[in-house]
Parts: sequence; C-alpha cells; structure tokens
Amino acid sequence: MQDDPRTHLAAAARDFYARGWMLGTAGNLSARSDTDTFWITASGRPKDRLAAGDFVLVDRQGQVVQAPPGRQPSAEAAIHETIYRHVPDARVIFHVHSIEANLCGHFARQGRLRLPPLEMLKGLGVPDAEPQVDLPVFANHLNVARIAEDMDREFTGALPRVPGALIHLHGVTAWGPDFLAARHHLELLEYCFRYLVQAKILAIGV
Ligand SMILES: CSCCC(=O)C(=O)COP(=O)(O)O
Ligand SMILES: [Zn+2]
Repeated sequence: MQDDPRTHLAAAARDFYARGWMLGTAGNLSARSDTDTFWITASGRPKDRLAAGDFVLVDRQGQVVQAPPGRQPSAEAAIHETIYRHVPDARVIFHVHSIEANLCGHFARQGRLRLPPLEMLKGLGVPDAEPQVDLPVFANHLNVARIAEDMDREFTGALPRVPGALIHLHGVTAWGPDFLAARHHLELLEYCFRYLVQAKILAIGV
C-alpha cells in the first residue's frame, strides 16, 4: 500500500488542503501508471481525508476502468487526460484553487501571465539570467470539455515553457515526472502568484 499512487495522492491532498488550496472539495489530483491509465480523485470528495475509495482509475480516453461504488471521476478529468496526452514526461498532475492564483488571473494579458523574473524560476526549468516567461491562462467554461479543448489546441501549437497552466478565476494546474517534482512545480508557481499579488499591493513593477 505504501507505493500505491493513491496513498501519495491522498498525502498530497492533505498537505494542499492544510495550505488552503483545496478547501470545500476544490481541486483534483492524478497519477499516471505505465499501463496508460491514471488514478484520479473522485468528484466532490473532501481533500483532507481521502481514502482508497476516493479514487477512480481511468484510461487515456477518459473511460472508467475501476471505480468504487458511487464514485465518479473528477469532473475535470478531461484536463488531466489532455495534459498526459501532450506532455510525455508528465506522470503526476496537481490542480488546486488558491486565492492568489485567482487574483493573478486579473494580471493576465491575451491569455498569458508573465511570471516574475525570480531565481525561483530555475526550479521550473528556466535557467535564464533575466527570464521572460509566460504561463498560459485559459478561460473558465462551465463545460469543462471546452477548457480541455482550448488546452488541446494551445498545446498542439506549443507546450508551455513551465510545467503548469492557469484557468482564469478557477485555479492552477501543475505537473511533473513524479510526486516530488509536481509538488515543487506547484509550490513554485504558487510562490510566483503570491509574489505578484504582493508586488501589486506594494505598487512594485514586475
Ligand atoms: C468546489 S470546486 C468546483 C469544481 C472544481 O473546480 C474542482 O476542482 C473540483 O472538482 P472535482 O469534480 O474534481 O471534485
Ligand atoms: Zn478545479
């Protein structure tokens, strides 16, 4: 059970819940296996107390392979499926709803949020001296399939330079090749969001 991805996902969810990023059942987490299936949180479950019965196994077409009674996959599973399809080394995906991520959506221009040129960007795979890096920002649609379609279109053109994407007035999604890397990527993006909000309050140009 120790190496069961569901155990790692539940631990990550408790951590993110404690940070205020997964309140009121918000967010969803997934981990891909070698067999082209992924475990994803069931829809509408409280993220501070996930158990094995709160995860659904789905295939790359979004079809349910294994589900505990009464559980449906996250309503946002199509977004995870889209990311796994486009990003070959993404094996873990974390989607959370922080206040700062949602405030930062207001700073986006033309579907892009310019990240602050911080040393921290190295942890997102950007080693440049004076980085000029944008995070893609997608419109939030009631129909999640439309968000996934927008992401599919964008990622078909080019993958983002950093392992993440923002959905306006909704939350951020970050990914990585393993649990630790995905968590670091999420933490670094959330750090950037906090920085941008504080910089705005202090009227510091970024
Ligand atoms: C209360 S959060 C609204 C839905 C959402 O955006 C989310 O991340 C959780 O949806 P899920 O179906 O994965 O529970
Ligand atoms: Zn969400």
